[in-house]
Amino acid sequence: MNHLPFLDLPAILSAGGTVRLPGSKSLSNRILLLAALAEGETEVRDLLKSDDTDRMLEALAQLGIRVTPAGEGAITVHGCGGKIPVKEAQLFLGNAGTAFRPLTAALALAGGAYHLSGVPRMHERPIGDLVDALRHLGADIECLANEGYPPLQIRPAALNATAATVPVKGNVSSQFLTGLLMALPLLYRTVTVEVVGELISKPYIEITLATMGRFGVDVAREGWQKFTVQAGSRYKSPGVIYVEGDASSASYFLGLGAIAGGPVRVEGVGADSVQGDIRFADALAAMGARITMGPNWIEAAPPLNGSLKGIEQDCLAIPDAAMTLVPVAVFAKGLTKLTGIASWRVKETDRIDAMANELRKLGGTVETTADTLTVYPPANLDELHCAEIETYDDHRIAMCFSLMTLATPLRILDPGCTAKTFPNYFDRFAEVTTAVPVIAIDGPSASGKGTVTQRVAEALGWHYLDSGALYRLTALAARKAGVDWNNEAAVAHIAAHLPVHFAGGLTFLGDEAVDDQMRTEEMGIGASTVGALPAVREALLLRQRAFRQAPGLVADGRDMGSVVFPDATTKVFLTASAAVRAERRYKQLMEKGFSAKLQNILQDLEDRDARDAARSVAPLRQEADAKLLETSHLTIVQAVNQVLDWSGNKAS
Ligand SMILES: Nc1ncnc2c1ncn2[C@@H]1O[C@H](COP(=O)(O)OP(=O)(O)OP(=O)(O)O)[C@@H](O)[C@H]1O
Ligand SMILES: Nc1ccn([C@@H]2O[C@H](COP(=O)(O)O)[C@@H](O)[C@H]2O)c(=O)n1
Repeated sequence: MNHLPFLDLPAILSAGGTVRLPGSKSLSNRILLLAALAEGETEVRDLLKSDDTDRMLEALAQLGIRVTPAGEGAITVHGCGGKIPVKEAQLFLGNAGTAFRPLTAALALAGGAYHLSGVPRMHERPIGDLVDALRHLGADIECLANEGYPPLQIRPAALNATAATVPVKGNVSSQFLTGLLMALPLLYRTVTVEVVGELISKPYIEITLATMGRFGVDVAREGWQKFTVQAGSRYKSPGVIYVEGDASSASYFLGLGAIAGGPVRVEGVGADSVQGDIRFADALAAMGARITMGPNWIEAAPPLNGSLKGIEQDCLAIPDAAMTLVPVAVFAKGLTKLTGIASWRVKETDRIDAMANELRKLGGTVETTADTLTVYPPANLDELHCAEIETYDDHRIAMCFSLMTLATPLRILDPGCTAKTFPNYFDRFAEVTTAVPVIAIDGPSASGKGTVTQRVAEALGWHYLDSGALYRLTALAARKAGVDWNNEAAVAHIAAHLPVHFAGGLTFLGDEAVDDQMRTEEMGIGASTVGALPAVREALLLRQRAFRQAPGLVADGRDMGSVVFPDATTKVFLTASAAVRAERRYKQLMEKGFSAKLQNILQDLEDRDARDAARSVAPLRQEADAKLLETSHLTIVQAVNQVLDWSGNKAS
């Protein structure tokens, strides 16, 4: 999964079931750092295994903190009692804000020389407010490229022994306050942090204070303005500590439960959670979703009557989970306006722009300002269409857009980006969703696939895909453009940009109805020539998958069951003897008023089938999981009934 360039998600019909959540990223990285700074050994259970926790673990290892396996996925962190063993290190922290900010604070007070860097996006994410606060305490920190941004060089410094208070701004990221608070016990004296101006994402500070409390440090606070760490505060191992499930990751499944039938239950977070993002469930409830909660689980289902309704939601307290309201809002009645989301602009990517751009690609209507995003749901979900979703190396964009499959199939680019917090996300997603069913009918030329496929689709009231038409259209468009059928790059470009649409039973290339032109035997040969080119097949893949719309799809071609819809619910290999097929094609051409010679048709069919079967990509063959339908002695009706029977679906 991690290295796939894309993942095509089918449209889904519904969602329901239970998901066990991975550990919380916020808790995992806080616990790892505090366990490292504590006296004694801490056994950490249910730790999140992800890119961001890997960055933290790698950094701790470089700093001389021993971490050993403790069985069943648990680890033991051998704490250093506040004395970081390694005094000089170069740390690469990827795009992990929950590692970068707290480590900056802890290392700035640790008396060593540390170089901290990340991926290019991390170097665009501000850290100036934290650096200023640490400098106020006497830390020596240099911003190596741009003032206020990573990479950073920390040098040993005589810390200001008298500063009793330290100001920090909290309106860009609450991680600055978190980092500062977690580092202050390293000073061994009383220091009060004074928050200047507004503090965003307050629930994350609750997580910080609760986690520090588990490690024996109680922070005295006056509202959200002043936080005092007393002299003598020292981190002590709690012995064993469990990481709660990730409440932000829960949002995708709860959102799914609210829009797609449900109920969907998440296990690992619930009413007893310390994570503020469980309040996402309140936003869903405000939209009309039915939410139920136990101490360690939450369940979501759509309203009993009617649909979700749009809301205006202040997202300051749930910045990460709030992103999931964007796809949910598409399925509500009335607009949804998200406010208080300025912080989205300095996250893994500019999330306001990213969410808006990608939703627009699907046909959605979105308005944005500096700190708001408004979703206008379509009057009809059919207005939404398949597209490629850019994920900007941002796990949450990838996960959010999976919910849009309730309206349309889509392609997620770089799906491995979910590894930041939820490495197996798409597997869990598939487990709780029911994809739109597909009947795949493959076979050689003139076997009757198209006829049978069309009739099965009509009988079921499902969509129909004649994939051969796309190859024929590509060959025709190349011919019209004067491009040689063997020029792979040029033909693939044509295939990727085919201006095709279907209307009134006709096929249009641009403005021209081209049914007769593309149905000639010459274009059959052209189709099989361009169809042997891997880049052309790749270019037509998503276009074919886009046909997979509710309530179902019947698709005919050569590789429907093997490549395009490998998860098809029914796979049929439909054939007939070459002589019978040539006879059928001959009659078909005669009925349309074309002239043809039976012998030539037989020869063309055999040549075409041989070429289709011999090609290296998606060759024509009966796959092991496809049922053979030999129609030489069957009527069309018999063939149709057999397919319906195999599919287990009744004609509507
Ligand atoms: N079982 C059958 N008995 C008699 N005629 C049939 C049968 N199935 C299909 N036909 C006829 O055979 C002709 C060819 O069928 P069709 O165009 O559906 O084949 P195809 O496999 O889709 O061909 P191609 O691969 O070239 O698109 C049509 O005129 C159709 O009516
Ligand atoms: N899935 C498919 C469908 C078709 N082709 C190629 O196109 C040719 C024309 O197809 P018809 O079904 O319209 O006859 C066919 O001979 C194949 O070469 C394909 O490769 N994959």
